[in-house]
Amino acid sequence: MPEEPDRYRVVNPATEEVIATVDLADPAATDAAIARAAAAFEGWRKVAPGDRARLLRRFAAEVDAEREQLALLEVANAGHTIGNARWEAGNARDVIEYYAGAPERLFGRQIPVAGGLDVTFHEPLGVVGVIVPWNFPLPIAAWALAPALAAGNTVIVKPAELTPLTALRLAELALRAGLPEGVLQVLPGRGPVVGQRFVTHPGVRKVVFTGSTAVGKSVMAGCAAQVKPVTLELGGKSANIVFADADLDKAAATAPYAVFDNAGQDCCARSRILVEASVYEEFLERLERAVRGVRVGDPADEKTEMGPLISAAHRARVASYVDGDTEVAFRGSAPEGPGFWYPPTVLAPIAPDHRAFTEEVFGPVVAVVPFRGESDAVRIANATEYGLSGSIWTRDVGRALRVARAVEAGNLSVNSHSSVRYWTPFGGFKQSGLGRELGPDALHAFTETKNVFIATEE
Ligand SMILES: NC(=O)C1=CN([C@@H]2O[C@H](COP(=O)(O)OP(=O)(O)OC[C@H]3O[C@@H](n4cnc5c(N)ncnc54)[C@H](O)[C@@H]3O)[C@@H](O)[C@H]2O)C=CC1
Ligand SMILES: O=C(O)/C=C/C=C(\O)C(=O)O
Repeated sequence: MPEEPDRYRVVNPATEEVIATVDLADPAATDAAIARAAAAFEGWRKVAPGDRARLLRRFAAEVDAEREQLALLEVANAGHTIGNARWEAGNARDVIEYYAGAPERLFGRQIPVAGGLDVTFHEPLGVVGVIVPWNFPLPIAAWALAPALAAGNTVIVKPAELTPLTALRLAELALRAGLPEGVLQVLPGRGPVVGQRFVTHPGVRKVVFTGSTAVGKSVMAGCAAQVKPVTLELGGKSANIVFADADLDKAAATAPYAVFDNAGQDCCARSRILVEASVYEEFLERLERAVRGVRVGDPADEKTEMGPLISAAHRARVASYVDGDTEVAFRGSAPEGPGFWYPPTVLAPIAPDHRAFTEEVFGPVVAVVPFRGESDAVRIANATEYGLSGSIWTRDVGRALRVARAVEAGNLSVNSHSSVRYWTPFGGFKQSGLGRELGPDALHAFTETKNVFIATEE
């Protein structure tokens, strides 16, 4: 008797209703997808650069035409607020359009040598496996697939079990745009089945992984067996550093959004607020007003600022960091349910070795601590295994630059909480990851440099 297929019931985290059922690939289906991608690679790499660019522009146009539907799908599948979901769909469109300019500009070099001509080429790698988490299903898929396709690779995206719907739609839009069969596939499946096969199958030539640091380490270790390149975007515990000379009104008013955006399920979340001791109490008062004002509720409502967590299991994990009310300074509100709600929560004072201060919570929980002077701020900011993002609030430009250079993180912003711009590099120091996505740097993560010497001497 054939085995029952592995099916996944996709749930709306704001209502707990099942909104779709998705078949999950088994190892045989994964191998078949890899074979299709390998066959498609031979044709795709030979598509003339201008034609590849035109196809990617058409793909971006299809995403653009479907932006609102993609956003609504993400509201239902991931519980993202409609405002955020619109930004994410627009970001996916922008990223594909940005890299559509690349095939015609992927220049090699001509290097002066004796006795001949020396030229370099940027060759595509082959089949790229992209493992995507549930927190930003659409942008994170686009950040990898767009540069990979532009450089001439074929791509298989494995979305997270919880959030496959927008990625599946993206694959349909690629076909509608005219991308040949097999060039971009989306294969829902379990991490240890499909994701792991990307790691072990010799036909997959690169793995891009975004997710937990623990799984990222195992992906990297597995890829080492074949010296397979990896790009890793992992966890974070970013610091939001507020100096006494900062615009305190603005710093306090924006701090909640820097950590509670996407209900804190963001690897760039500024989940530690470091405040100069002389303005600590004053800052906390302003922060309390801002946190109590965060509108938590129906993500489809235009006025909502924070939606639910992704699942009941994840809510239990987030709650485990707040073990009683001892450290809770104040909280915002959240609906009762159904839905996986958790209120914005501020912890202060908190011991430096408390789990909520040292580990990635990935929920709407922030810890606030005082610091004394610049070097103390840098010491606390760097006292973590992570190094992804962070903010520095000060009116002193010299200090802003000194601190930005000293903080061990890949993406810092001054008097702002911005982390992601598709034309600038994004990625982490230390255990927050390896390699860079976005911007021009990402293209080279999907190519090998080939050097060719042509003898010209008789
Ligand atoms: N850097 C980030 O943006 C993210 C960080 N996380 C962190 O990880 C925690 C746990 O979340 P999870 O969803 O369990 O993350 P996860 O790391 O288990 O899942 C991320 C992706 O990896 C896949 N995966 C799982 N096991 C795999 C394996 N053995 N081989 C290959 N792929 C595998 C999953 O199916 C999913 O597509 C979160 O609470 C958060 O702290 C989670 C998601 C994204
Ligand atoms: O802040 C954003 O818009 C996106 C952040 C990216 C991640 O959370 C990630 O790479 O996982």
